Amino acid sequence: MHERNRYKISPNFEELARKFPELQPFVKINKKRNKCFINFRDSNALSAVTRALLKIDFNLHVELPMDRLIPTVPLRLNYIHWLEDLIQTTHNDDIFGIDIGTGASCIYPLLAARMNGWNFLATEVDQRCVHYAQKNVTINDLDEKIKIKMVAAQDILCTPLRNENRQQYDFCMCNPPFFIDSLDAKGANRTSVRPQPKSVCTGKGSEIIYDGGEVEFVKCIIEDSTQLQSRVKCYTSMLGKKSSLDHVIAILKDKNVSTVYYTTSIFSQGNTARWSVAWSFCSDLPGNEVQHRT
Ligand SMILES: C[S@@+](CC[C@H](N)C(=O)[O-])C[C@H]1O[C@@H](n2cnc3c(N)ncnc32)[C@H](O)[C@@H]1O
Repeated sequence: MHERNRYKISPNFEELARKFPELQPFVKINKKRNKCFINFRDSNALSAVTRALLKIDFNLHVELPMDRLIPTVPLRLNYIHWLEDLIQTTHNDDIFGIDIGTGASCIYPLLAARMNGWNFLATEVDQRCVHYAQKNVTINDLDEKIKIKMVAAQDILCTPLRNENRQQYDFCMCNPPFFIDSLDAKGANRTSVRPQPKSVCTGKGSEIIYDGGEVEFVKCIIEDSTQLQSRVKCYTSMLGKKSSLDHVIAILKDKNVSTVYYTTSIFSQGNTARWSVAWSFCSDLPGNEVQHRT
């Protein structure tokens, strides 16, 4: 967990439920340990916790369809704090980022806009996700900061940026569809290096599955980045499997982006670990000193 992550200490669910009554039915008591707990494998409970944390801690009212991915807030917050370190800024209204595959929640842009005043172009391929993402932006009065753009599946970064007037973006971020196929999504390919997550995954189809998995998706971002170069100052992605990191770094080298800087970081929360990778074609990236050169 990032040192600035406010959930380094687990939230007090009993207290949270007092402030957000919809959470009440999901707060259970472990009598032996005299402790409250939530069953994160229950999608209704996960949805209630996510909405409660976003509302109480960030004043964000978010609608989450039950047939789309329900994000966990602490893990998403880690990525934002890591980005803050990378671009060496927190609150700054002049920062413009891109969220590739924002999901129905639109969680990264909403959190970063609310916390840091950052602006976003958020892309999404799924019509239902686009509908909810737009709704979530509007009900939180963030239309001036977050633009939602529907894109086609083969369009990752170059095409979505084609008609945009902005000359340079500070970063792009992505939590890519992570499974290779439906068997992978059901856990058939799960290995001991990636233990079963504690929370339920409600994501469906193209939301979580991409032909070739997350490595192939990030490869597309890398390919687009070689064309876009410094139009985006810092390209980043989260990865769900440790093995993907080596593949992605190999692709970066293979694409001959030898002057690119990369950095890796582990976001972990309970049983869930995530890895991150960043690369840049700009030599003046503020966070360079914390990075490794390829
Ligand atoms: C794992 S989900 C992440 C959702 C959200 N960012 C989060 O962290 O909860 C990946 C998202 O990428 C979207 N997606 C898939 N292909 C895409 C593409 N080519 N461009 C934009 N979004 C895409 C999916 O529909 C899905 O919503």
